[in-house]
Amino acid sequence: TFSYGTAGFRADGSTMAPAVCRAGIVAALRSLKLGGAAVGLVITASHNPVADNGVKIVDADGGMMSQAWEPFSDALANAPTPDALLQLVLQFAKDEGITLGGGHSAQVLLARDTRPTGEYLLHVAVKGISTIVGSVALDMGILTTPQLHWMVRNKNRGLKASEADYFTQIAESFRHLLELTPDDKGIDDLNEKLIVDGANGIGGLKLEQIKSNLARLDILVRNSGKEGEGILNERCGADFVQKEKVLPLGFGPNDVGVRCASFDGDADRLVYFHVTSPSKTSVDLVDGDKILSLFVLFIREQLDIINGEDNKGLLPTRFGVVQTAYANGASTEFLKNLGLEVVFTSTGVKYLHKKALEYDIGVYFEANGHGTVLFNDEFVSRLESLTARLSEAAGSPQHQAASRLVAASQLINQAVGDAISGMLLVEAVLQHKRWSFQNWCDLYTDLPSKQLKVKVKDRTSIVTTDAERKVCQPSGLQELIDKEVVNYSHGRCFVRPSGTEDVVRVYAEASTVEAAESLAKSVAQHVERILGFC
Ligand SMILES: CC(=O)N[C@H]1[C@@H](OP(=O)(O)O)O[C@H](CO)[C@@H](O)[C@@H]1O
Ligand SMILES: [Mg+2]
Repeated sequence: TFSYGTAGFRADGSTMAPAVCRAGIVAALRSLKLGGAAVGLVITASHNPVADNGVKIVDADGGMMSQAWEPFSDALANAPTPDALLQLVLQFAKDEGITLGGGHSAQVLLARDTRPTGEYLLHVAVKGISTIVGSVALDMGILTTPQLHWMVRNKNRGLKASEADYFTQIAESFRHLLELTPDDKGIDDLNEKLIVDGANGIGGLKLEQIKSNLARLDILVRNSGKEGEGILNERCGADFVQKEKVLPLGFGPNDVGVRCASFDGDADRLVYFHVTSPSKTSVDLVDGDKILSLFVLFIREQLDIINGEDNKGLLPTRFGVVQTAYANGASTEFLKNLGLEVVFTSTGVKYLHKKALEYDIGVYFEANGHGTVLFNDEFVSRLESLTARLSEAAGSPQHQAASRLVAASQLINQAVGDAISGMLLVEAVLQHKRWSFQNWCDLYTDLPSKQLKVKVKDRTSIVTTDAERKVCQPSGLQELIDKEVVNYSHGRCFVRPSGTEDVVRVYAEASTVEAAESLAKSVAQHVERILGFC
């Protein structure tokens, strides 16, 4: 049974064809529903093993497909016979007021990552799309997932939308941000050096293509995705580094002291790390929470220059931060101490992104490194006219700060989290602040945490509330969790059913590693007992 879940349909690549074909039908219908606007379809299974594959639909605004269409997508993917499939499509088209065979023609942009089953599955998707009469499928080639999101968004806004345009935009806005670095004295060789773990996926290949156009950065790509260098996501990539907190393959003692970054297989996640000592394989990790905190400090600094600290100046701004329950408690405390509005949503980018859109500037990140900074359209218009007005005083602190925000809004992907553009914003901010990796790492100290997975008979019998931080069903479980938590200093613990695996996830935090482990274990035992271990 296929379920659209948090990240589209995913399974062993050799079993994906029916779901991919049907996702093609959904994508074409979605385009028709939106008056023929371009939508996207990407063949990827992100950080999953190389044998897996998946399919995800990109909505016309460049974001994730509307959640309202997920039940239909599930039903279609699981339709048992061709006739059942046809009936589902006809009924859905009727309910949604979609005219088949008239008016608009559907437009679907397709892309895939580097997986061996990708090419075949892309053809299957095209077949699905072409069942909807008059639809047009445009194969954009092998791309990172965020590149496709960016293209869909730009195309529907009448903006340049090719891959070359994407590269030009990020390289130019990056250069522009660097030119706006205060007292620009250049940087030393060590700080120019950056080693990127490309997870043997598409992100490394794209970075190789663009790196010579990136000013003041000396980038070395490892696990680059080139033939023979290694297997996709195997002991490398952002998911591996964040979860295991050890060096990815290809990194070692010679890298001590150098700033390193890691992408996942389709380059929509980013984490940073440092090799701590020549004799250890453990790393100092900078996860999504700390990337978010760095961006927040930078944006806040620019807003304070423009508005003064009371936010009553030239550009009053609603600035908000969105996290999930997995955000390290130390990061949330750090952000709240800055006086920021921090809100929580359920796990999954589709929830975070939607919430972040409610602000003039909304920053969201999952701890695993997926996130971005969203600048609201109306705010960007205000910002651009302010920058134009201030240009009479070009070079003034306010003009420079406004120009930095304009450049940041052009650099960081507005459609979805993007490892390449996110990494360039990190690099620009570190140079702006003249910060080393260590300065960044020292922003706050992560509370020790532990995650466990519990296999139970039916994970859906857990129902949560309060952005998944409290259990409301089965009754009594939350009380048991609360009773455990009070025994631990800085204790925090929650459980939720995973949206991508058949497990219940347990997350615990406490003031020591041992305490976090013990809290997670006790709560996992309650979950097993109440839900039935399987
Ligand atoms: C704890 C964790 O990392 N959960 C991940 C994981 O979701 P689960 O619903 O927890 O399985 O996959 C999602 C899709 O990639 C990602 O958005 C999310 O952050
Ligand atoms: Mg990914």
